[in-house]
Amino acid sequence: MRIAIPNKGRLHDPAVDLLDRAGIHVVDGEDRQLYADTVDPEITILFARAADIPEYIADGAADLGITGFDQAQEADCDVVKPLLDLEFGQCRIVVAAPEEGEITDIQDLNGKTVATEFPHITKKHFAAAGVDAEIVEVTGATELTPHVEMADAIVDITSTGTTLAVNRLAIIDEVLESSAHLFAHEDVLNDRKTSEIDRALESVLAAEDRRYLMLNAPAANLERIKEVIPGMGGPTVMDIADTDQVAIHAVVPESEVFRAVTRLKAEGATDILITEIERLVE
Ligand SMILES: Nc1ncnc2c1ncn2[C@@H]1O[C@H](COP(=O)(O)OP(=O)(O)OP(=O)(O)O)[C@@H](O)[C@H]1O
Ligand SMILES: O=P(O)(O)OC[C@H]1O[C@H](OP(=O)(O)OP(=O)(O)O)[C@H](O)[C@@H]1O
Ligand SMILES: [Mg+2]
Repeated sequence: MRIAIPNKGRLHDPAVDLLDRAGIHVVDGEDRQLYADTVDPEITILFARAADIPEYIADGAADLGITGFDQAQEADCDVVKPLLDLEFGQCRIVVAAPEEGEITDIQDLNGKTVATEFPHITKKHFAAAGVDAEIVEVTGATELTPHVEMADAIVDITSTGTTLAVNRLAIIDEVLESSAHLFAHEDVLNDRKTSEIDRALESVLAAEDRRYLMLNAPAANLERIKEVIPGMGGPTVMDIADTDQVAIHAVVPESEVFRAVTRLKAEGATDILITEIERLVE
């Protein structure tokens, strides 16, 4: 099975890191290579441009791929299906025009020019809004175009908003929200290997925002402690020999750890240990 991942850019490092944490380690990983084997003899990694990955999957050059949801929307290949939101590469595609200019609404762009790296998404969005604008395709530095009279507005990616602000551009409309996803060709959707990979990546994401909590506490307080840490289907409770104490283990959401520890201390808990979880297969 071949998985295409971005060869460079914003999504490269997090994609490699995610596969690694899922146990799909790349072997012989040298810079600037086009493909690599993994520790699993059934899985090969292809390195391609983020924008080309949907096409690689559609053509059958890759079975699975990791790229931005925006790239899949732009490529618009019917046979490429999103399987899993990977929770990195979060950004928005927006329409932006010069601050303090006359264009403050998408309707103002009738008969005007819009520059973008996403012509397909842009065409669709403007058609849905009933606005007839000329679309100029560029391959980068889109934010420059309104300042050199190439375009009246742009459709581009924003995340922190810094690039738009630096180029004195204001958002006038939202087009779509994106994040990196795992995609699959529809022919491999029900393959055993697709499910294995999907589950492995999902287990990393599930573990990311949970913590493993271990503690000792008076057995008499167990019921109240269970209310603090319900765990996943209840905490594991073990008697500690020759004492009135129990050892308790549970998986808790990371966001609740701080509050839980305070309440556990109040219930007489001692030796509280909090550890990260590598993977969590539910
Ligand atoms: N500022 C950002 N914040 C979050 N995600 C982003 C951002 N910019 C791009 N992305 C995501 O990463 C994908 C690839 O963009 P990126 O700029 O990394 O690659 P590229 O333009 O193909 O490569 P390069 O610019 O190196 O030629 C985008 O389609 C989008 O999903
Ligand atoms: O809202 P911000 O946090 O400023 O991010 C937005 C910028 O990030 C991306 O560019 P990137 O840095 O990937 O450079 P590129 O133009 O070379 O792709 C995108 O094309 C925007 O220009
Ligand atoms: Mg880019």
